[in-house]
Amino acid sequence: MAGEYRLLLENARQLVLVCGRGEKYLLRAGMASLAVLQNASLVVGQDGYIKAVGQADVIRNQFSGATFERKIDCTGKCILPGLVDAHTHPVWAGDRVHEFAMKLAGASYMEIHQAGGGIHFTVEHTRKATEEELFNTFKHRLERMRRAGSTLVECKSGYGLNLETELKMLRVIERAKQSMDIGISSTYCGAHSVPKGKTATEAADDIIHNHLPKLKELKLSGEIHVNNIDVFCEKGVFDLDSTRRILQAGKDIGLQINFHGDELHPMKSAELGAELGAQAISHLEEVSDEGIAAIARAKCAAVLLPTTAYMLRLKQPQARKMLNEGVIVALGSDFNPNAYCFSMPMVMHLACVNMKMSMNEALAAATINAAYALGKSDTHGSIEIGKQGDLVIINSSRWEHLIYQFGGHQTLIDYVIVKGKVVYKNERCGITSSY
Ligand SMILES: N=CN[C@@H](CCC(=O)O)C(=O)O
Ligand SMILES: [Zn+2]
Repeated sequence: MAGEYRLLLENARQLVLVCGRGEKYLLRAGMASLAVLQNASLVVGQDGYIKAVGQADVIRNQFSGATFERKIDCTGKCILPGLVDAHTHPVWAGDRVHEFAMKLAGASYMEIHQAGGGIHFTVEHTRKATEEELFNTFKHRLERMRRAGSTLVECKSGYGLNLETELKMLRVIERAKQSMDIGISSTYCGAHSVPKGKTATEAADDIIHNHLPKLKELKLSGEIHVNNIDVFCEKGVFDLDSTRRILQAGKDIGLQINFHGDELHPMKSAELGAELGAQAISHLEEVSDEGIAAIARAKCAAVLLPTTAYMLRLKQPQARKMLNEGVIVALGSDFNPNAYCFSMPMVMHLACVNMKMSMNEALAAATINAAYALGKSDTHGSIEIGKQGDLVIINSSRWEHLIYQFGGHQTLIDYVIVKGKVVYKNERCGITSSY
């Protein structure tokens, strides 16, 4: 085949498709056995989309007359889809390392929150920060996520709470969307906490009558395009009724519902999400049996966050029960000042060890199912013709090393590719080694 293409990846030992029949998500049986090719090659077109994937000799013959902007020899290596991080809070100022010390000494998340720390501490610092400062730290964080293999990331606002700062955060996210080679799904999370001096009902009214109409206006003028709406539905934060009102109002202006629920207390958040047609609910450490059945029926993804349970020493989300009952299980890093982790390979490892998922299940949860949680599994989350050329190449002959080597991704990952463009190349790339 003649023609000009952006990228040829040749002769990988393993090429992990994850799935190959246009599946929008995988359930337990599909997650158990992923589609993997041996000795395979892949072609990405000038438009950044995958044009061919298959056996190395077949691709070689098929594209013998073609030219490529770039070729990478993947002999002895593995190619995986770019990882999808379905839950992050990456725009903020002021770290909380002092609170990490308090938690290690026995303070709980809610004790710190109720004493005015936690989210309130970050809100105070984020309100004071300039847009430029927030953009620069955000950019750096996205680069670190990309180096760990993430090519599509959900990014929340939520450390402003007032309209002015929420918009400042959303502008920062929009700027990264426009200027950086990484996929971003943006989430308005103005109901992340009840601002000081307001009740939950007053805060919900402010969001419904002031924040959401402004977001609608900015969408129409093309200034800010938000994808999802989020609420922290939790005892002492937003109750079920305020959560319902905010999420419904967000849905009415075209946002996908994707919210925090059943984290520290059982709130019937999962039942509410199923009722409202939520695309995804995160956390679910305290979900009820009825809630699990409801989200399975509603095809609402459960975004599980192993770093939260680990960091806060909470009970683990019941991943096995959810999988057995037909829930679409996805994973996210929950990167935020409380859980400072950028790495989806480490998240997958924690999901395997602490939540008893298999490595196949963890990879499906961090690719196709995480893409589904963001409403993007048509274009992301697997290696299939017609999908975006978002890829990770690791220097190992078995893909499972990406999960097995806890914290080893920095050495293992050779290349991260977004739309067929190399966005990260490991310095040690080219030096063959066996680890
Ligand atoms: N639980 C609510 N939100 C975050 C934590 C945010 C923070 O503590 O700053 C979470 O998902 O873990
Ligand atoms: Zn969160």
